[in-house]
Amino acid sequence: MERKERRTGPDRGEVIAVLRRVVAENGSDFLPQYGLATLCMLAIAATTAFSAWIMRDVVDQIFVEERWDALGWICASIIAAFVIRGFATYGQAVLLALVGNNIVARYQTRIFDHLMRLDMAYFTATRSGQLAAQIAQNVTGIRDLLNMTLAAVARDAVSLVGLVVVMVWMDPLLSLIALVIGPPLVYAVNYLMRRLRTVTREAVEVNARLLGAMQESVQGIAIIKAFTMEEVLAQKIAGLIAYAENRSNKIARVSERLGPVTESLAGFAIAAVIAYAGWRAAVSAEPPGSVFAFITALLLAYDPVRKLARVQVNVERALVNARMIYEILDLEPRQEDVPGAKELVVSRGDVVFDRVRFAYDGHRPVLRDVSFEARAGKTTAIVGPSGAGKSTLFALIQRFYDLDGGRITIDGQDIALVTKRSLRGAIAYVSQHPYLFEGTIRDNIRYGRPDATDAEIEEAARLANAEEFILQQPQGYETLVGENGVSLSGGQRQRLSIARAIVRRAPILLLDEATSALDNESEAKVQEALERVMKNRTTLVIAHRLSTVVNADHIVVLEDGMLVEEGTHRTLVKKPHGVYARFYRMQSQKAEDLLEYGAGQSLADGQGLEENIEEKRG
Ligand SMILES: Nc1ncnc2c1ncn2[C@@H]1O[C@H](COP(=O)(O)OP(=O)(O)OP(=O)(O)O)[C@@H](O)[C@H]1O
Repeated sequence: MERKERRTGPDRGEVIAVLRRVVAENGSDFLPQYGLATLCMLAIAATTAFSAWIMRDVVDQIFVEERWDALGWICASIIAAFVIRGFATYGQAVLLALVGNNIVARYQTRIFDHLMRLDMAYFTATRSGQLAAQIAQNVTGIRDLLNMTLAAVARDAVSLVGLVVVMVWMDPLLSLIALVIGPPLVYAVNYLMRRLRTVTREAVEVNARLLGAMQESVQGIAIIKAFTMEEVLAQKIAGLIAYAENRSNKIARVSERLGPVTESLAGFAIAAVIAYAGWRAAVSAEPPGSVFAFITALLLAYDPVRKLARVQVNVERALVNARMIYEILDLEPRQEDVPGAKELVVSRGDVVFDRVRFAYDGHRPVLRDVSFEARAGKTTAIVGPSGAGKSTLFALIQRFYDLDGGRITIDGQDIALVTKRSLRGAIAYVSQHPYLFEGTIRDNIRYGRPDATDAEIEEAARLANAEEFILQQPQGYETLVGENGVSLSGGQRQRLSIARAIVRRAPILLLDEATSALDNESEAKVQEALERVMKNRTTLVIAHRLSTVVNADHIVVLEDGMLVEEGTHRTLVKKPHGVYARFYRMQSQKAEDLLEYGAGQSLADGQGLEENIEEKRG
């Protein structure tokens, strides 16, 4: 399905559709709570209407007829009305808050689950900080939408109807005068709502960009400081801040325009009623109770009218938020399992690329008819210059993207036809930049396989040469790592990620060798750990070290998305004009030169493989 293009403002039909959807997806689960909240709101409406109604008896019976016996029941009923109103207000507020919080939690869960299902293409095209900020801003919109709509209908609209009934009952003619303000008010509200739609969306988007940019700046703080980018970034952020402030001011100015409109219209209505009632009192001898009750009802009606007008505006804003949430929830994951997909069964672990073609954008090919076999239990090294498509091969084996042509099989099973879960369960991936999640060292290793026992985790750490440094940490395996935890060195992180791969017990290993040089001792430990994990597994390694390539069982040379050579080190170096042989000669020469000048072992070991291939091409 094509992803929807962003539009600036929803039209009315769409707005109603979103509202319907929010109600359909949530309303029925909270019927008892909403029912009770509605009862509370009806009680508020009834007691409000009653307090206007009783004014006639207060004036006529107590002040005009001086019936002191009525004083008792009138006062008692006023107290009762206000006490009921107090409890009902409390009840509805608490009920709506509880339901609202639950709705927020439900949407957060839904969004997270959905994000986890979305394909890699979505995440490469989306900025993480911005996404998080947008979700945080919008998710409360859905809660507000339901609560505000309910409050508007059950409390304010019913209160208003009750008060209008009292007004008409007490004095139909005065009611007509007062209700004249209705049409201009409705017109003003509609006008403001239209203006608000676009500006609300802009405000959410700019705030998300701003928060996202701030988060990214914090994440990249080392680079910012190293390149003294502080000022440039501060200027960029200042621009966003100014725009966000401008949008918020615009929202305030537009939505607060409602205040003067409602206040002025109400002033006219009340003044007109008082003027006419005053004139009528002067020319007729009617008891004044009804007029007092009418004026009380009119004054009391002002509050629900004001709230109803405002709720329209606020609902409009909440709808924009809700719509943005649904834009995420409606994104179709592009790589669902095919219907009836089987579990991948790995018996040996042979991985075969068969005329694989792929382009990220559907046009510019990144891999062209790539065919090779990574044999079971053996190590296949993939070499090639930067941008040749090595990482893309890895992404495709894990089915992060679907192929444009050809197929990839594991033990004869097309990976496009098996479940993604079983496919990825058969693969352990050790990345060049090991990622540590917020949590303990033990948790981080356990992400390899959630049901791994503590003993298995410790065994994996030993095999990965990680145990020694883990035990030196303040809380050993329970030491917190990740953003706010203990900082680990590059080599230590790599060994933890190797332990994670060992715990996974997967028959296929994808290894993206680190390009950044570690010190010799750390390098040796990582290397030793890798050799252990590679043993008896089908290993595909994006090789950056000459020793890895030389020792590999099979070498695949990629260039510009094409497989240009393959074989073992022995066969490939024998082809005098071959790409690999030239690269190797150059690499060895370089290593010798470097040794002559006393350069470090890791460089002599073959760092800079890609650069050499690039040189060869040049
Ligand atoms: N997510 C993506 N969307 C679009 N194009 C991409 C994406 N990832 C990589 N590419 C492009 O695909 C080509 C191959 O990239 P790939 O990362 O596979 O190369 P590589 O050989 O692994 O390079 P390196 O060694 O520098 O990591 C490059 O031209 C790159 O610009």
